[in-house]
Amino acid sequence: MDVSAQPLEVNIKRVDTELPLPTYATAGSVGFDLLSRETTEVAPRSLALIPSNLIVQTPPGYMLLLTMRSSTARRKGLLMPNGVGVIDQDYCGESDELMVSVYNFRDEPVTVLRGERIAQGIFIPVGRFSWNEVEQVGSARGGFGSTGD
Ligand SMILES: O=c1ccn([C@H]2C[C@H](O)[C@@H](COP(=O)(O)OP(=O)(O)OP(=O)(O)O)O2)c(=O)[nH]1
Repeated sequence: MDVSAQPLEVNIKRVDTELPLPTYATAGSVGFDLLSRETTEVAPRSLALIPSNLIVQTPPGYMLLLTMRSSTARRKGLLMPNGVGVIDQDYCGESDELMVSVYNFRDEPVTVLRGERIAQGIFIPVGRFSWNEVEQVGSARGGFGSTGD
C-alpha cells in the first residue's frame, strides 16, 4: 500500500554527503529513518544529542515530528527524553541540523555508530490559529479518569 501516490517534494541538505538521504523503509512507512552522522558514545544514565546529518525545509502547512524507532529502546537502551522532537518551520538554516535527543537508561555506556538508524521523522499537517478571548465557556466535561476505569 502506498501511503501517498504523489509525494511532496521537500528541500533537504546533508551535512555530510557521504551518508545517504533518508528513506522510507517500506511502501507503507509513514516515517523516514534518521541515522547518526557521527559515532557517539552516550554515558550511562545520561543525555546526548545525536546529529542526524539533515537540514530540512519543512513545507508550509506541515510540521516535522521526530520520534525514536520502536526498536531503539530494546536494541540500544536509548529513549527520547523530550518525548517527541517538534521541529519548527524556521529551523532550517545553515547550522540547523536535526538532532536526536537521547537518554541512556542503562548502567553501561551505549555507542551509536555512524550511519546507524535510531529515529524517524514524520511530516504532519498543522494549523496556525489566532485567539478569540471569551469570558463564558460551557459546562465542564471533567477528565483524568472522570469517565471511570
Ligand atoms: O528533538 C529535537 C527537538 C528540537 N530540535 C530543534 C528543532 C526545533 O525547531 C528547535 C527548538 O526546539 P524546541 O522549541 O522544542 O526547544 P526549546 O527548548 O523551546 O528551544 P528554543 O528556545 O530554541 O525554541 O530545536 C531538534 O533538532 N530535535
